[in-house]
Amino acid sequence: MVRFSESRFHSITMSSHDLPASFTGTIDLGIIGGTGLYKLECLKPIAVLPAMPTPWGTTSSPITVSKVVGDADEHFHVAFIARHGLHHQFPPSKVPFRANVAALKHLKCKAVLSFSAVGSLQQHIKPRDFVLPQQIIDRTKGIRESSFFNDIGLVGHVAFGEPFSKAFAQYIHQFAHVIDNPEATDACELHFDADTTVVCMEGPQFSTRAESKMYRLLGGDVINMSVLPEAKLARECELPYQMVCMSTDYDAWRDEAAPVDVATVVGNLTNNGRNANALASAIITEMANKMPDFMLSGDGLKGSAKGGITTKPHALSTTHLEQLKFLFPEYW
Ligand SMILES: CSC[C@H]1O[C@H](OP(=O)(O)O)[C@H](O)[C@@H]1O
Ligand SMILES: Nc1ncnc2[nH]cnc12
Repeated sequence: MVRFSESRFHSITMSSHDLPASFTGTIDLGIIGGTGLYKLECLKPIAVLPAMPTPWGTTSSPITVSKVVGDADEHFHVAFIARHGLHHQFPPSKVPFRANVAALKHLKCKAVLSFSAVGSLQQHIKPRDFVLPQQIIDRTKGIRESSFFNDIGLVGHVAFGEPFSKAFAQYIHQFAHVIDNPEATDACELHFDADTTVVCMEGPQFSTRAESKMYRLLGGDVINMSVLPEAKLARECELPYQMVCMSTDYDAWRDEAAPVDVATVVGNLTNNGRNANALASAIITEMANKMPDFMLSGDGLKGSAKGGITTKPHALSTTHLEQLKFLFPEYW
């Protein structure tokens, strides 16, 4: 049996970047970068952990551990994973979501900030605007493993009525002014309210016009292929989670315009990447200055997964106990 003990992550070898391949300090924030976002300029890498094996497979990329540029104390650390791999080799249905989230939890991140390129389902959300969704509509097709607790012998149910961290979204929203679109007269906006909804489709093909119109009728504001199961898994790990959605296109609902294609998405990635860097820099610099309450307190999620596991403790197998220990050494 493969064992996932601490020691296998702590051997001192050097990575291909001449940075240590292990890290023994504390990690505060986990970041999952999406399409077009493979690193952040405000981070100064200090270690590159090779793609991490977990009980649910291996992460989609090495995990870059960084300090924050300009943080004199150098005490705040960030772990960064590229969702689709460093070469964008994992299509949305095949991203090892469980390994990615499990690794960030195992590293003891206190929250996860995720970035995603999305289509807009609303006229007022322009390409290049950013959105902090607070709700999700699931249009994936059941082919993604979406739980850590869904085996015969390990049953768990966690609340998901409010799938994102409102406190985290509010924290991010204070930096709305840093995003910008120099090529347009209309200001770039960071949209955020309690009902803002992201639709998660399976892909990899984009939606038909009929589907796109249906998502608008359902209340969708933006659409991507990545927020699920990522958000569910973060919740199962008791990790405060917020996705920053970066609009790249108007999807397919506008009859007068051509439906979305990759060229349209790519055309907006440069500006979105610049804004993601500006926003992340503002957020992380402030976090390093003073850790926000939702990270210190756990945002009301502490104990929720433990309480949600309904299988009797004496009935848990060694394998399931090992999996639980990987995520929650404090409980099991
Ligand atoms: C290249 S457009 C479709 C692709 O972009 C988004 O990826 P990510 O969320 O990782 O930025 C979307 O979810 C799709 O996977
Ligand atoms: N229109 C769209 N549909 C799904 N995922 C997307 N990512 C970026 N644009 C998208």
